[in-house]
Amino acid sequence: MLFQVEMTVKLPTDMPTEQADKIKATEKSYSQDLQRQGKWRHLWRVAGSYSNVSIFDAEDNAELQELVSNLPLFPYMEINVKPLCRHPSSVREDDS
Ligand SMILES: O=C(O)C[C@H]1C=CC(=O)O1
Repeated sequence: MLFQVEMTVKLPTDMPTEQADKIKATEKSYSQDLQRQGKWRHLWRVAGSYSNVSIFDAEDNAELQELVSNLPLFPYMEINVKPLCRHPSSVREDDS
């Protein structure tokens, strides 16, 4: 199942830079691992913001919840999820 996931990062302004950098590095590694596994299909920066729009490919809602709640930045993000299904006019055969 495909999901559009929009994440907005809101790190506390008083978080020490070293701590923030460490969380971001762990997040990068975790996200790249999921991208290589094909679970995190697309990752786009929303221009002008500390937000991304992503497409996840998860078995079901429970797996999506597990993937997203394990993000190191999860405690510091607002997350919106929209379930997706194939558009009848799509010409892409691999959009399932
Ligand atoms: O930067 C972000 O949008 C938050 C998050 C998503 C991937 C990653 O490395 O960090």
